[in-house]
Amino acid sequence: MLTINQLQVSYGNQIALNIQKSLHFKKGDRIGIIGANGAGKSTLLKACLGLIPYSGSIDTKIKTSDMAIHMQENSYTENMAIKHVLEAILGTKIKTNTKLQKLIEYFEFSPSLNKKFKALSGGQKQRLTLIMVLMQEAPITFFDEVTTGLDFETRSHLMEKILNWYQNQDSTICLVTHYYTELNQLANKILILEAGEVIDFDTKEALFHRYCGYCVILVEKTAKAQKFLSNFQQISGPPDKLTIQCNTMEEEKEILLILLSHKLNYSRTDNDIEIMSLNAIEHFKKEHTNHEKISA
Ligand SMILES: Nc1ncnc2c1ncn2[C@@H]1O[C@H](COP(=O)(O)OP(=O)(O)OP(=O)(O)O)[C@@H](O)[C@H]1O
Repeated sequence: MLTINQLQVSYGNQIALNIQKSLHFKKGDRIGIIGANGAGKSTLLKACLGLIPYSGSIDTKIKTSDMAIHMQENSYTENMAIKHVLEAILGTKIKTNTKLQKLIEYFEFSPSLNKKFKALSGGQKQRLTLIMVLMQEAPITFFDEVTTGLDFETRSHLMEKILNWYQNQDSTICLVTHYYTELNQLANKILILEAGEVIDFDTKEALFHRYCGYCVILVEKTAKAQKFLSNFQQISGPPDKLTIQCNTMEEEKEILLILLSHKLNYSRTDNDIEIMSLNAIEHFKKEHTNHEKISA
């Protein structure tokens, strides 16, 4: 439904995005877009929406005016009651629009309708924009850090609402977030960006398998653990843990036997996106350095 090729975006002399690979977003994909501050995530979204000039191509049959976006910051007129803002922007009346009524009810937004924008909490402001975004029923919707700055409970509640809303729909979603729990909840594919380049793009499972193997075991970093696990492959992970990559179930069993017999506490994961992306970026940097050495 959307294919990106050789995409480059510059701001003045700075290249903010340089995508050499071909990226294909399919109908129904739930794509999590991750990367450090300044990696180019918002720039990619803006290019897809035709909001900034770029070179290369973004091929899609969807008109940019039919795409939906929910940005982190959205400002509306401060002095009108929210119900009038909603009606004016959507060009409809709440009283007569059952779809809008359903969304207001779904997001428990009725108590906010008579308030002015400046009187809304962060979570209420995001729900207001969500209602308008979901009214669009767009074939592709971009969410750009919509939960940043909200407390944990509000964030989880909002994500759960988004997740449930889209559960039986085949529209495509691109979610930019710094919260790994949200990616676990919503994304089936992950696009990792770093300094404007694509580190990788694939399903969560394929990426984990590529950079972390069959599973990962995390053990408290003690001299005892280091001694017994020194023969196994260590990868990047939390600074206070030994992060061991198991490449097969047999290897996992072997490690578990050691951990159990020496009473070492551990946890196991086969889907941790943070550990996966950390190792994906390291792998990419190593390949780059090797490539530069060979070319020199
Ligand atoms: N309008 C602009 N003018 C000049 N430089 C810009 C502009 N917008 C973004 N940049 C630069 O382009 C790079 C990518 O920015 P972008 O906002 O896409 O990153 P991001 O991954 O979304 O970051 P964050 O997680 O902080 O939101 C950054 O170095 C940023 O400073």
